[in-house]
Amino acid sequence: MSAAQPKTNVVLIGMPGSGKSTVGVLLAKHLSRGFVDTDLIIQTNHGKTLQQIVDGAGHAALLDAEEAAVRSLDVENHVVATGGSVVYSAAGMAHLKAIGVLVYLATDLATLEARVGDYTMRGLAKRPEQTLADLFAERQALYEQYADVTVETAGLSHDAVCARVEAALDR
Ligand SMILES: Nc1ncnc2c1ncn2[C@@H]1O[C@H](COP(=O)(O)OP(=O)(O)O)[C@@H](O)[C@H]1O
Ligand SMILES: O=C(O)C1=C[C@@H](OP(=O)(O)O)[C@@H](O)[C@H](O)C1
Ligand SMILES: [Mg+2]
Repeated sequence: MSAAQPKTNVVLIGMPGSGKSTVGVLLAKHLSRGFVDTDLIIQTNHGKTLQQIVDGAGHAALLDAEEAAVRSLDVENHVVATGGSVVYSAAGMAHLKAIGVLVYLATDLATLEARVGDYTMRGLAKRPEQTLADLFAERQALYEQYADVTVETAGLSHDAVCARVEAALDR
């Protein structure tokens, strides 16, 4: 893909539980676009769940798989749901920035914990001892750094978040 390609994609970034996958589908329908979830590309590439990749090869292997999946993205007019760990890859983020508008679904920790519940089998890219709170602290600045647009999601339904994203993109 050439670097000159227009930014026709909407790319959702944020913590696990921020709504990238579920709101992303709704947004794609509203905007008449395609939808792709990079977590599913990783699973297709490896024939494994994300948790199986972490259990078998470690969380660094999942980050490598995610970077490869993201860098191979070649879509136009899509909503792209990323995994929460995507912001650890500078190369992956550079590619996403080149092909899309980056929308950060900002969500406070208590809301994330309530939505995600048991995160231990979610295939998170984390060291075994790290909690969701640790990831939140480590990543918040990265999400903010890369975001073109930020939408707060706490207290909003899926549809309301979707509407907020659409409104923010129209500005
Ligand atoms: N705005 C929201 N209000 C209520 N629940 C939500 C909201 N956004 C996401 N969720 C819930 O949180 C969980 C994780 O959502 P998901 O879209 O998979 O997040 P992500 O892809 O960012 O990890 C799901 O159960 C989903 O229904
Ligand atoms: O935040 C993370 O470390 C991850 C979140 C997951 O996606 P969601 O953000 O969609 O839950 C998935 O990409 C991967 O297991 C790593
Ligand atoms: Mg997701």
